[in-house]
Amino acid sequence: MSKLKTKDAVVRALGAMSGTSLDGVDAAVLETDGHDIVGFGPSEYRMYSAQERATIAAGFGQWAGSDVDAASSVVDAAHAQALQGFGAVDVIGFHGQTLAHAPRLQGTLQVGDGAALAQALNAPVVWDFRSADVQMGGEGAPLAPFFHHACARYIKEKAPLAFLNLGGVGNITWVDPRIPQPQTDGAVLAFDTGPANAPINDLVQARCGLAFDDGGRIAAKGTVEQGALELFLAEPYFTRMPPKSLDRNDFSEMIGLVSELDDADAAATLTAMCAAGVMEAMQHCPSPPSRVLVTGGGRHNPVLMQMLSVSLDCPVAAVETVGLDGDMLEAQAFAYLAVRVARGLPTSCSSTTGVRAAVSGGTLSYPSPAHSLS
Ligand SMILES: Nc1ncnc2c1ncn2[C@@H]1O[C@H](COP(=O)(O)OP(=O)(O)OP(=O)(O)O)[C@@H](O)[C@H]1O
Ligand SMILES: CC(=O)N[C@H]1[C@@H]2OC[C@@H](O2)[C@@H](O)[C@@H]1O[C@H](C)C(=O)O
Repeated sequence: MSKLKTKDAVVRALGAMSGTSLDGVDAAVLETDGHDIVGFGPSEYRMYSAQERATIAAGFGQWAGSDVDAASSVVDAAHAQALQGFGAVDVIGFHGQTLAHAPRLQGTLQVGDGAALAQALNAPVVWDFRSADVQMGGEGAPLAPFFHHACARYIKEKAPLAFLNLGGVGNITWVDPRIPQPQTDGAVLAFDTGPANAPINDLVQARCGLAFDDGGRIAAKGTVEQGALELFLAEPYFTRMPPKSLDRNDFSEMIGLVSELDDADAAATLTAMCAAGVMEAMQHCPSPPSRVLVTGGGRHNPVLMQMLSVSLDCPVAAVETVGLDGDMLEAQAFAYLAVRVARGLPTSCSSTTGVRAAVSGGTLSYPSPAHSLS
């Protein structure tokens, strides 16, 4: 039996994530038995070119057709390149790129062909992580929570805490590390908090030609417009009970709420909206977390971090304070989930996605003909 299929054997897994911000591909190695994190390996970031980014972005919000096919080809080629330099790995977790996400309507679409990637890299690839969850009534997102639970155990946390990912969209995982299995009642609660960096990026792109508000410098000069913030918080999404998830552009109209403001006030207000979504999320946590550990690009924005520190009732810090890598946590998560899928272990449960029963979501593709595993 291959090492991958041998229960409890520690394997070398490579995970890859292409997030909603469309900046590029994050890739990272994780050593795990599918339960515990044993060690972290090397990582790489492969940026998308402006042309690649435009091709993928043209597919946003679409479910099929030539734009989707073109986006998929770009995603495949970029991943084949990003993942080739890691040496032998036992399995690859390939998230792909989300183009559209409407779990209760059409479903969820992550482009990228895992079977082709398995062939190109001569390694087993787990992909299409979200569809099975959606088919069983779940949101299909967020999926990092089981990994967050493993992280909490890895850092030997003793009390409930929260991981907050601030990418294009924000998502939070409340974790009780004293409960050993993440699918056990009371171990984990997770959901998307609201828009995070995506509206800020869209604003500064449209107004200043910038990819993002580096260091929160534009927002730092502005004043939050309370009326716009209140209108934003009136969105029913925030009072809806979790589990719940968002598509990148679900709140895209919020830019309209700041359209009359100057650049600095508009950026400050959108940044405050991200923080306010997180504050609203706290009411849904089963108990107050002892601290909030922030991952994703938003932790690099000191204005946002300061707003969070002021509005939350517990310490807020980047995951680096506990020795984790906030730029690679999602890639590591999909390495971890790939091993769980290969071993038939669940990757989501009712308290992370609302799925009817815990599910092991993902397709495992092997290179053909016969491949050799370590
Ligand atoms: N130095 C910085 N200052 C301000 N914002 C930053 C900085 N660095 C990154 N960001 C923000 O973080 C974003 C990238 O975050 P991240 O890589 O976590 O997103 P993602 O993984 O694509 O998204 P998601 O988790 O939603 O899929 C950038 O687009 C930018 O808005
Ligand atoms: C549908 C989809 O791709 N969702 C992403 C997105 O980006 C952040 C947030 O929205 C989260 O729900 C999810 O990604 C992370 C990695 C997750 O599944 O945990």
